[in-house]
Amino acid sequence: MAGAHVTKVGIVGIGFIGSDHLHRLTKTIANVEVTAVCDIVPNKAQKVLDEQGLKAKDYSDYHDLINDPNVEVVVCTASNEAHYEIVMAALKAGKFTFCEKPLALDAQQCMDIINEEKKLGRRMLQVGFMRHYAPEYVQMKQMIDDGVIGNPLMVDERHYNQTQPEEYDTSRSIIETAIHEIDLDHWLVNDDYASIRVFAPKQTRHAQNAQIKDPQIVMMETKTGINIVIEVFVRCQYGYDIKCDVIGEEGVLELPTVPQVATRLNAQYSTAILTDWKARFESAYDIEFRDFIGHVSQEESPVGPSAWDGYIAAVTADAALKSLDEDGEKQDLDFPEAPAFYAAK
Ligand SMILES: NC(=O)C1=CN([C@@H]2O[C@H](COP(=O)(O)OP(=O)(O)OC[C@H]3O[C@@H](n4cnc5c(N)ncnc54)[C@H](O)[C@@H]3O)[C@@H](O)[C@H]2O)C=CC1
Ligand SMILES: O=C1[C@@H](O)[C@H](O)[C@@H](O)[C@H](O)[C@H]1O
Repeated sequence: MAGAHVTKVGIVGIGFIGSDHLHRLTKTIANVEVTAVCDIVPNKAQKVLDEQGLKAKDYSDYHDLINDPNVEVVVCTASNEAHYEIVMAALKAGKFTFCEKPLALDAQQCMDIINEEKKLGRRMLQVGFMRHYAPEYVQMKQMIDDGVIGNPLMVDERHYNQTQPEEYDTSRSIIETAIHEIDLDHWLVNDDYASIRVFAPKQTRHAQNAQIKDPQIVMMETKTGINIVIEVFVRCQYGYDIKCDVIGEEGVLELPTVPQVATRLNAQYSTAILTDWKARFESAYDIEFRDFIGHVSQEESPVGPSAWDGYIAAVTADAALKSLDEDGEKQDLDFPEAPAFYAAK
């Protein structure tokens, strides 16, 4: 009997998550070979290969990686501003592509990507909105769908990072951080957004310059009137903290955190708080890649978050940034039906 097909993957952008996905794809996900890597910073990718004890072709230009016949699938984990050009090139080359969120910098770029993907006649792209795979969110959604708490009325969320560097500016809190909730919430409560407003309350002294707005409060209302509030605070200092309560007519669903051993010591009872997304969503990333590779290795279209999901999130994020610019002015939102090309199968 012939062995399972080994899928040949090339990864573009070997920074924090690129290194993490490199490790995942070579050590955790079965039947994958990472045949090539690329980072725009000289020697960065090779250093990570050496640290992880791996061998792969190390390209300095992502075009060469994409055009390598030994790369069947392109994984884009480069910085946000490079996603558009890398994804467009990968699709033009007709390769299955996984792109970390956000799909691109704005809705127009996402629409260009959609048009490029449509030329291929079927879905070839998945976006890294991994929370759809997190067992705790999947369970919450199932309970909402089953009517366990009655109709959802409000969603109360927190997205806190311990710290971010100075270049992590105001817009990144929306397009890189809040984008997770923006993408997730309409799926969770089965409703489209009708409006969004974002404002900056009292600011942290830990922001590296006065232009940075941190924290921010994002408020969304859905077509049926569900109110969603997301506190986005990317320099909270104390840890990585994700909260999601869905308040319904009959009860509340509360997102669990990753269990940590509790310590009773010196008249104190304490549990640790995680400090980054790697450990907090580790199982979600693993399940996400098993699903993505499982499909594309069979030459099937991926079924996870699509370019259309990336587009809906980008339209909402564009409006969020406009609101922030206009001191929290409400921005109305209206979305077209998903094209048949992206309809859930
Ligand atoms: N799904 C999730 O939870 C997470 C998603 N991300 C996303 O992953 C992406 C990368 O984030 P990080 O790893 O934190 O950033 P990073 O800055 O650590 O890594 C990005 C890497 O891309 C490289 N790069 C930039 N332009 C390039 C180009 N044209 N060609 C080749 N390499 C290029 C940079 O040199 C850098 O090494 C971002 O889009 C971010 O939003 C990041 C962390 C978690
Ligand atoms: O996607 C991620 C990062 O890019 C982003 O910078 C963080 O704020 C998020 O918590 C993390 O999940």
